[in-house]
Amino acid sequence: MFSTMRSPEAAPRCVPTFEGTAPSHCCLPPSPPPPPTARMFSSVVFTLLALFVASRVMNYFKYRKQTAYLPAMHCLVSPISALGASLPTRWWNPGHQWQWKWRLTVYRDLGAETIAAVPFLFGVPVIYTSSLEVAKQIVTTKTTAFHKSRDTTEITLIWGPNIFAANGDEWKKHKRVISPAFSQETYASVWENTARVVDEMAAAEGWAGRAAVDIPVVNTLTYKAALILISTCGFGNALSWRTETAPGAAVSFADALATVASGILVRLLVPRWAYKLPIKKLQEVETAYTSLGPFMRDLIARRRREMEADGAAARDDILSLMIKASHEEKYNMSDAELMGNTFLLLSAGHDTSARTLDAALMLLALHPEIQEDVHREVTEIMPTDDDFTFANSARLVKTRSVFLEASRLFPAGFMLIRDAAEDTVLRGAGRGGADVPVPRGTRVVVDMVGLHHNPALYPDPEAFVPARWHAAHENELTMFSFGARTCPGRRFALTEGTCFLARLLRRWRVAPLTLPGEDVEAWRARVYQGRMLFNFGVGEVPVRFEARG
Ligand code: HEM
Repeated sequence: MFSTMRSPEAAPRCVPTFEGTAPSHCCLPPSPPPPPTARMFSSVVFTLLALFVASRVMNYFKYRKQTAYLPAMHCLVSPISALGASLPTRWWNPGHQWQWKWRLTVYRDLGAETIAAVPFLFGVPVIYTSSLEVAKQIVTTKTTAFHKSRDTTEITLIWGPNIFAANGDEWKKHKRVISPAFSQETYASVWENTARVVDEMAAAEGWAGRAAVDIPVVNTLTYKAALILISTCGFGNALSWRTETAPGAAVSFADALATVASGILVRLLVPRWAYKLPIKKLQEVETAYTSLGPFMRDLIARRRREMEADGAAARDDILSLMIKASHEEKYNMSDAELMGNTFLLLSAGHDTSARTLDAALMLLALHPEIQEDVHREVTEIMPTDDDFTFANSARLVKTRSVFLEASRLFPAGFMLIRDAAEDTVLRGAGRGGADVPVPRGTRVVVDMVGLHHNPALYPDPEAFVPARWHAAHENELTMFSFGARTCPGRRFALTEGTCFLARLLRRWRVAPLTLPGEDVEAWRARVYQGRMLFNFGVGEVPVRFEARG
């Protein structure tokens, strides 16, 4: 009845040694060696790992040579890769915020205006420059040495080919079609409509008769104003301050565009199937992307019908010019190009201006003395509504300079990315002014944040000094890029920005909207933060508008 067998629990335990064999005193027989398949598996893994490490080391030296041994930021992942951009900015990973976070240190510490980012693990090396001379060589259209490659313009190509992504003859075609829309008549219309929109905004938001208005996120106002203006003056499609929603659409045009712009990184990184998951942010991005296409198609179709029906063919806004070109042989624009340019110009034409206005309002809130100066200028040059004219606007030098200085500190177009299309040379980009050979295929970037904080170009670069721009010639407005590929919307944005500030500041004083117990310095530390999305700018800016007596 009683078993003489010992239960397994009573058996002496074997403690495996570091090598994995049984100790010598163990009563059990030594464990058998791992089966051949397991041994094979571990040696395959080890060999692969060794090969990977060797390939990375070889790549590293190849990349150093490719970037001409320029002073380098060594990193695990290239900042211009989906992975690198999605990881936070740390000493081991520049991420997509390094241009802002390290704007005052990286070039200084490396002792050069042109540097390289050399990744160990993933991605390709990148040459960055904060030198104006080198930047001009990179973006010039005089040679074909540098071009925009598809992978860096992909995010703008979702709806079709466009001027921003194009190179060579294709770019010239887009430019020829679009350029006539940027005329004095357009700028006059931008001026009148901006003044109207500021007045409409104050009325619709119920500011009349109030001593102060708190705006927790001023960006909501600037985005809306800028979208109305590009839609009205650029596309001949008048939008009202009370947002229009197309019948059956899930979101408004403005919301769809804003979500598309802010969700671009998400869209690049997240696979298509994931949008079916119950994740709010992904669903918002998906809704915005699916709504924007029909919005734009509807805009184009309506204009086509109007142009066929009556004399609207005489209109020369961007959309009408592109539709006219779609019927011509010489500079024919396909339906895909029409959609691509519509998206590009709507986005580039409003997000950039809005982000610059956010920065301008934040900086004015921090600098009451400059604000008073601007107010004086506006009231002297434009004492009444009748004087508030486009013709008089050229004299608002101080007001325009505030917009320009905000754009210098927060340049909306923060990277000009090009690839070397052939073996070439960057003159004077190396140590001691040496030429830097750039092999075909090398990626080079004009770091617009670094360039606009370069103390050799802008002494005391962190200081807000609008007077830097008082006497500036149009060619010196570096925040809009340089040469033939300068931003075509430059004067559009300047007219809009100057008018918006002048119209608002003559009635209202802008001040920081602080949290309970927060002083202006703490407000500055909280709010003065660069944020890179589709474009670059400040994050959310909370302000108070105080009525002037
Ligand atoms: C403060 C406002 C703005 C800033 C700072 C700005 C800046 C820039 C920069 C730096 C570029 C060159 C990008 C590159 O080469 O990679 C650019 C290109 C462009 N911008 Fe602007 N922009 C502004 C407003 C506007 C507006 C209002 C419009 C349209 C109405 C516009 C339309 C464009 C277009 C179509 C391009 C592509 C031009 C080409 O590739 O030839 N921008 N902008």
